Amino acid sequence: MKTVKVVAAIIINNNQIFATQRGYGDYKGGWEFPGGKIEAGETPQEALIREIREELDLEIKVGEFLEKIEYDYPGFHLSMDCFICTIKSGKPVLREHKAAKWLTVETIDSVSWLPADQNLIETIKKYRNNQL
Ligand SMILES: Nc1nc2c([nH]c(=O)n2[C@H]2C[C@H](O)[C@@H](COP(=O)(O)OP(=O)(O)OP(=O)(O)O)O2)c(=O)[nH]1
Repeated sequence: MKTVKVVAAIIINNNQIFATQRGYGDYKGGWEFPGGKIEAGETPQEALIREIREELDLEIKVGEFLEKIEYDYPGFHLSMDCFICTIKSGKPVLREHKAAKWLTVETIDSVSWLPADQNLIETIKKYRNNQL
């Protein structure tokens, strides 16, 4: 099966986590962390900075690597590197997504996450609880 390499940003600001809703494609309406496919020659960090600029018009600082998610979708295998990020400058502008929300650990289960994100959500809860 084909492997798709993706990077995702867990953007944390004021104790809240930024979630976006997909506006197109197979999983339209599902919630995810902004990011996208790594292009040839890019490091995961470079890809993430580029994707967040393109999708949200936002400058981020890529911090700690949190987890690599491996998940089999019907048509492909997803390998997704997830990084904790902070905002350097700007405010998110939704150029591609349908909606966005700032969530807390308490409200993180209130949206319908993409199938591959279920384990990641549990990791984020542990990460946040350890920080408090
Ligand atoms: N950015 C992101 N993608 C995710 C998450 N969870 C998850 O399963 N994915 C999947 C959905 C897509 O198949 C792929 C992300 O790549 P993408 O955003 O470039 O996908 P796309 O299908 O819109 O790509 P394209 O139209 O640009 O080719 O990873 C997540 O939390 N964040």
